[in-house]
Amino acid sequence: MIQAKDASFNYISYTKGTGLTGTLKDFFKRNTKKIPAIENLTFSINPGEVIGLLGPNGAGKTTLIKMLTGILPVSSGKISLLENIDPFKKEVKYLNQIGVMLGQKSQLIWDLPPMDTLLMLREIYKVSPEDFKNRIQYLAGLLSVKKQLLVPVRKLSLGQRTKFELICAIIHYPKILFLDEPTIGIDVSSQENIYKFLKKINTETNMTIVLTSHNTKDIEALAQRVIVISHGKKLFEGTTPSLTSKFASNDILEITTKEPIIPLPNNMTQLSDTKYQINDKNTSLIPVPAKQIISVQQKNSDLDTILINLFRSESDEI
Ligand SMILES: Nc1ncnc2c1ncn2[C@@H]1O[C@H](COP(=O)(O)OP(=O)(O)OP(=O)(O)O)[C@@H](O)[C@H]1O
Repeated sequence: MIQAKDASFNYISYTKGTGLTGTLKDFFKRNTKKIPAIENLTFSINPGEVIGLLGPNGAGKTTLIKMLTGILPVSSGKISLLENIDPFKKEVKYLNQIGVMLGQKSQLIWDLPPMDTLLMLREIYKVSPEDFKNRIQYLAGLLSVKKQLLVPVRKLSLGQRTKFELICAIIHYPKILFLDEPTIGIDVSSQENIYKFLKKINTETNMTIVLTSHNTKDIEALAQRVIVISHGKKLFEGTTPSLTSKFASNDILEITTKEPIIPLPNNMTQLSDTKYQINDKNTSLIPVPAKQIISVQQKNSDLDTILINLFRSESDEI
């Protein structure tokens, strides 16, 4: 359904000479610099899968989404989607089958209500009036934004706008939905609402979902599989539990004490009133008198800690 074979993408940037001589030289011949953003990526995604794309800032996630959606071409290698379609050809039959929500780009028109944008999308995607009506009722109902359908976008909260961006991205019920940072700036209850919504849509329509997020909660709640990239290269591909078991280390101690520890020692993090964490499995490093301790447990690192360590070791190597 989605296949990448040795796919690479290089940005070309221009370096500017200094002074008058530099400017004159640039006028005749500009110096170019190749920035490899994606390097030899190979992976495949099955129909109906929910895939999380993970990576630190600058890893190449947005570039990859842009390549998959046909905004950027491959510099080398191959990307094909659905029935072996090259997304960069931007054929209508392909564009009709994908939905895109890019975190920093809005489809909604600031001074008009979301309904106006949705009506425009109905025309673009040729959704029948009956399907359109049913979908709006259903999707806006699931996301609790029915009452805001006719309110100008500028009067909506960030969470409400994100929910309408999502509805815009799927009003034509695409086969593949690309989401770049879908919960950025969204409160916890709206996040939960969006997770439930996406799970329901994925189950009901078998829509493939490719999502990037720095919020590991998004990944844990939604992704069946993750692809981790760093510096444009693939570090890992597999299920979230397999990522955890491959990279987690039993190096966290959780300590429960009788009373709060004041002042807090440097190597301890407070989790609650009398619960603390030390990022080391060496019990001799616990800086609390034994009579104060109720229990000490060894814990697996969570996904955030695993990713921090993974990305740190990657950048150490470079
Ligand atoms: N238009 C551009 N011109 C030149 N280089 C670019 C351009 N856009 C991105 N890059 C570079 O390509 C690399 C990958 O960037 P990209 O935006 O894909 O990363 P990302 O993983 O989405 O990062 P973030 O999590 O910060 O959004 C970075 O080194 C970035 O500086």
